[in-house]
Amino acid sequence: MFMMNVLVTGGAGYIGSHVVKELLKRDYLVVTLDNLSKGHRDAVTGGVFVQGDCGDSVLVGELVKQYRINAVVHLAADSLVGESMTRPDKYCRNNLSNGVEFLTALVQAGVRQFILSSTAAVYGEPEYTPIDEAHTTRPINVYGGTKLMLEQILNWYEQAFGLRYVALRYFNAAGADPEGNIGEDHDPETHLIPLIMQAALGKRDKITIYGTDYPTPDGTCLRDYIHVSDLAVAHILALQALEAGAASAVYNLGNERGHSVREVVDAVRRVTGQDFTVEEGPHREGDPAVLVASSRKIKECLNWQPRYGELEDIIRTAWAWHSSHPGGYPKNKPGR
Ligand SMILES: NC(=O)c1ccc[n+]([C@@H]2O[C@H](COP(=O)([O-])OP(=O)(O)OC[C@H]3O[C@@H](n4cnc5c(N)ncnc54)[C@H](O)[C@@H]3O)[C@@H](O)[C@H]2O)c1
Ligand SMILES: O=c1ccn([C@@H]2O[C@H](COP(=O)(O)OP(=O)(O)O[C@H]3O[C@H](CO)[C@@H](O)[C@H](O)[C@H]3O)[C@@H](O)[C@H]2O)c(=O)[nH]1
Repeated sequence: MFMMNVLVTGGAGYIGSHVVKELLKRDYLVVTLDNLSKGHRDAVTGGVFVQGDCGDSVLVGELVKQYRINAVVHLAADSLVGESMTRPDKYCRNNLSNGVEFLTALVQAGVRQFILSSTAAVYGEPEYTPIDEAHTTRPINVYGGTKLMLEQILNWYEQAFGLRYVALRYFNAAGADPEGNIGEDHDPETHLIPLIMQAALGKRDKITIYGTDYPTPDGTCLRDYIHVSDLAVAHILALQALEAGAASAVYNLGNERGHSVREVVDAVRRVTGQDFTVEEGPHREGDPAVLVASSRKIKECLNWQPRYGELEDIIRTAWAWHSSHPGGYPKNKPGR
């Protein structure tokens, strides 16, 4: 079978490193392009690694030519909801300006197959739950706004240049590769599960719940946690669909169940057997109360089936990574 050569931006990041690993398992030729602003060289387990920016159109054009790239997975982005509300400039520049430069360089170099890491944050406050892809998109944070705009730009690029795409709207990625060699390591860490892991490891003195008066059963936000390896497999299915000539599409990716912040805290206590201090704090700006996916469309169209449907199983893999790598990856060294 003809195998695609795939350029993965952000492949040294949390989700990207899991996508790269799944691609390598299936013998794709993989070129990772990451500026290491957040990622880790040691998270890239094989293929070609290039340290650079996806907004560098000359570099992108050269890579497409040199490695005969025919498909792209674009994960490179800034992606923190809270930060996006205070630094809209940063999010517009990296997610939008760099994203458009990147797309333009790709179509000029002849690439016509594209997968975008999009997000549940494109929906805003849900009008109904679970959220399907037909739900209105009214983002309430800058981050979600930039991803939605990029989706819309893809639509225009399809009409003008014939670029076929799949936008994968992930809900909350969590967990780590079950083999235990890659996992989540952000600095600073802002995500709920790794922060609780740090508290369980005694690396932080407490965890703060952002808001306890949301209109949810226990007053804390509900999120739909999806295992990062299940997410990674969805990218393979999307690539295969594009390869087979499928039309552009948008898919949600979640486990179709909402877990409150308190439930996540309790589940980590059960899985790790560790206790830690939990305090209650104010809302974090830009946080919707509830985000729960319907993933029916991707199950039906691409035959995607999650392996890790239970929150505790997801947390178990996260704990295996964090407890075996309490300092995360080795620090990036210049010139590597
Ligand atoms: N983590 C989640 O729960 C979640 C949910 C929905 C969507 N997403 C999306 O998935 C993608 C990956 O998220 P993640 O959690 O792995 O984040 P991450 O920060 O771990 O990974 C992003 C990677 O992109 C790199 N990068 C950033 N800007 C770049 C640029 N201009 N050029 C080259 N490399 C650049 C960073 O160095 C990093 O390695 C993002 O697009 C994010 O918006 C994540
Ligand atoms: O110290 C903390 C950190 C988080 N939370 C809450 O925990 C939930 C999950 O937060 P977090 O892990 O930061 O993820 P989200 O802000 O939901 O965002 C993630 O999930 C979104 C999709 O749902 C993606 O778009 C984002 O990129 C990704 O970071 C939210 O309700 C937060 O308010 C706390 O209560 N205390």
